[in-house]
Amino acid sequence: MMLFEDASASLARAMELLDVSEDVVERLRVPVASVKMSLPVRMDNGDLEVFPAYRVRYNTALGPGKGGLRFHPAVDVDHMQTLALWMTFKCALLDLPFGGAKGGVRVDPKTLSKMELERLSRAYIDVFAEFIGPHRDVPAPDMYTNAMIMGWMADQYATIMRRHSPAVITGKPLALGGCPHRQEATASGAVSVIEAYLEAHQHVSDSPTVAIQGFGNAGAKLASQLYEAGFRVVAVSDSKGAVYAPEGLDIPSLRRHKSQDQVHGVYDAYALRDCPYAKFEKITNGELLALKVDLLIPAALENQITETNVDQVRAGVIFEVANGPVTHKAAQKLEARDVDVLPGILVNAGGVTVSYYEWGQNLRGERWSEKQVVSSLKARMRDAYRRVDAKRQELKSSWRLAAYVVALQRLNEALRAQGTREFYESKI
Ligand SMILES: NC(=O)C1=CN([C@@H]2O[C@H](COP(=O)(O)OP(=O)(O)OC[C@H]3O[C@@H](n4cnc5c(N)ncnc54)[C@H](O)[C@@H]3O)[C@@H](O)[C@H]2O)C=CC1
Ligand SMILES: O=C(O)CCC(=O)C(=O)O
Repeated sequence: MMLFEDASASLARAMELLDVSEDVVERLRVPVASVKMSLPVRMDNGDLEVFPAYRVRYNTALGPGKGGLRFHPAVDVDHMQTLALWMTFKCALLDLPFGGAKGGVRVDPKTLSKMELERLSRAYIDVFAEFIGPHRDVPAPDMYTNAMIMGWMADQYATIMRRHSPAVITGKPLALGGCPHRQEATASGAVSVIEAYLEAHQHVSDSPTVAIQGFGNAGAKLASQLYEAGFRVVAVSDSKGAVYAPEGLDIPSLRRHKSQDQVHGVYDAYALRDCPYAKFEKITNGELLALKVDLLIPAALENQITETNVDQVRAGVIFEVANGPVTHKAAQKLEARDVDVLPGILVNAGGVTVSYYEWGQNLRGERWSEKQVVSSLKARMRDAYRRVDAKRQELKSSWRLAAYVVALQRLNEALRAQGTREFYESKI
């Protein structure tokens, strides 16, 4: 099943429950804009390569498009429009003044030199400069992109548009108008949700065991934060495989090893399984997903827990830090087994929330302290958690459905305020 079809299945159920008008259903069925461009990039050996590049704006009733940029070989229009749909619901759920968007380039960034990566990043802005903008569509980092890339892109935008315009993109380096704590924000936001959940579900043990798939910006920082908070992180993974230690992994050593990727500007060259400082058993990513742990946290790619492997999952609760790691059907099966699946549009919303703070600071010429960012983020994540939890109890529904319904209520109000069939057909 295509990713978009799967995401639409979760949304359709929320639409039925809220009884939204036909107009709203129609407007949320498709993206408002979906653009594919070709990026010609001169490679170091003199060859010219042309990469397909995308930006999809799903809906902008609540504000400019907002969402990350991904450099990955699986990037295509289906992925981009699904990720843009999730961004629309995430921003609505967190009550941010943004619509949803997503973009990316179909490329394997692991094969590029640093100079090729910079030329590719600047080429993206060359072709999309007129499509994005601080009040139109505001990109940010996602998989295999980072602050350095956002910095190159902001610089390229300023050059093309001939004006300083840092609010065009978030997740920038601090020196270029980035926001303190943006790099940690996705992990911190997830920790707020995990803490809130565990406060209410005290049957989970005092030192819960955790398995995390993905050890990048989201997964590695989350592993560190949970490790420091006393959780027993027993398994983590990257694209090359997983490492497992039932007594708990030495996360600081694994971070030290993996951070060489950032120092050298390469992706996944320093595989976790090659870490010389920590003790572990090597397992596969598939085996990690089947571990008997209290908390399972997929923080890499979509479509990781599907109908094919869902019956092997033995975790007590799943927190989606990746976008869409559990398919609609797999989530239904888990819920039938009383395994809660906390949805990505809630759990991973810390990243876009701090992007919102960055955008606001750039527009107003302000600079927040890290303390201010951390406390505002925590309050907003807790508030979203409470609203989803209340809706879940009211509807006696899954977490995912409740989150979609809360977000849809806000989108529905905005779309209706733009005009409804009932208004035009009403008689005086
Ligand atoms: N960076 C952010 O602010 C946000 C990221 N997300 C989502 O979190 C997920 C991860 O993103 P980032 O951490 O930013 O990316 P990243 O590029 O920093 O790291 C990605 C990680 O996933 C691992 N990985 C790649 N393919 C894998 C596979 N097949 N199996 C296991 N691991 C694999 C990589 O080795 C790497 O450790 C994505 O789904 C992204 O959309 C969601 C919200 C915000
Ligand atoms: O920070 C942002 O604007 C978007 C982050 C993102 O791509 C996501 O939440 O999936």
